[in-house]
Amino acid sequence: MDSNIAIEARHASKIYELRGKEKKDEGVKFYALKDLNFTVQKGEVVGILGTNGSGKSTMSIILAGICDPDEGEMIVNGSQALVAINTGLNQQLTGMENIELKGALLGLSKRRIDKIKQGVIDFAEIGDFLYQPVKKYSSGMKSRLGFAINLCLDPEIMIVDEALSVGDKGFAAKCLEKMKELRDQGKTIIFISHNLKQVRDFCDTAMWIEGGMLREYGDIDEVCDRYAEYVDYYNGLSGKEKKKERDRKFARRIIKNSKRSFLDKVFAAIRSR
Ligand SMILES: Nc1ncnc2c1ncn2[C@@H]1O[C@H](COP(=O)(O)OP(=O)(O)OP(=O)(O)O)[C@@H](O)[C@H]1O
Repeated sequence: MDSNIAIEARHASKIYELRGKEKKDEGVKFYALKDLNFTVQKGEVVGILGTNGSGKSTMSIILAGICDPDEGEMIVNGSQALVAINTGLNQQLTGMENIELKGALLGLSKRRIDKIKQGVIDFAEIGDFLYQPVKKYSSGMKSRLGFAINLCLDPEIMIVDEALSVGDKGFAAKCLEKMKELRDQGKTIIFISHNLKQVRDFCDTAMWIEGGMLREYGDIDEVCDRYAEYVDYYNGLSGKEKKKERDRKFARRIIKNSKRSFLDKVFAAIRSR
């Protein structure tokens, strides 16, 4: 792979299964992500846009190496860290123990782990809560800890999935400042957010994923404008029309299998609306 490339998706797809309504019903397999093809350059700051359920978080966990695509490839060239709400933190362990666990899993030296601990104490500003089990944290505190740990790991590729949407505005602003520093250092950043203004202000390019498929990828303002138009259009629909739009998108993701009678029922249900 070209050394200037940070991420390359080649026909990458992720398949999930939904259970039927009744236990006896067969499940439905569908594409959470379908045939993604794109290249992210090193040092690029990409905003990921898409309405609810479009596949953004699925992409973030694949990029972070938490799971693999079921079809195709997602090649990531560099160390990566994912900051997401609740992801990667063990609820039973304290904040400090979480740092030790993460460090041990990554094979870091005790010295490096101690450095990370100090960094987290300074950045997260959650005081003695670092010695409490994470299950006792508020969502904002979890976000602070998760962000601080991943930041201190100094990854080459930082993936931020809605992590700034919880907690207080002051901390979100501090994280954005820190991310700007990383951007200026030439790190690759993948920024997933429903906050279009933040994405517009912070990113160089935007990727719009809709219904599991890559709809647009390119200039930040152009993609944000078209995404905003789509969101306005969708919000202007009646409740019934919105459901029809969601069903239409979902039907395109279902993996057709003639043996699945439940699937036929799904299609019939969608057609009958
Ligand atoms: N573990 C799972 N098993 C089955 N389906 C899943 C699983 N995780 C996610 N999904 C489904 O996959 C699709 C994509 O989900 P994903 O969380 O990636 O969307 P998203 O764009 O991040 O949504 P949001 O903006 O609401 O957070 C959705 O239909 C979701 O219900």
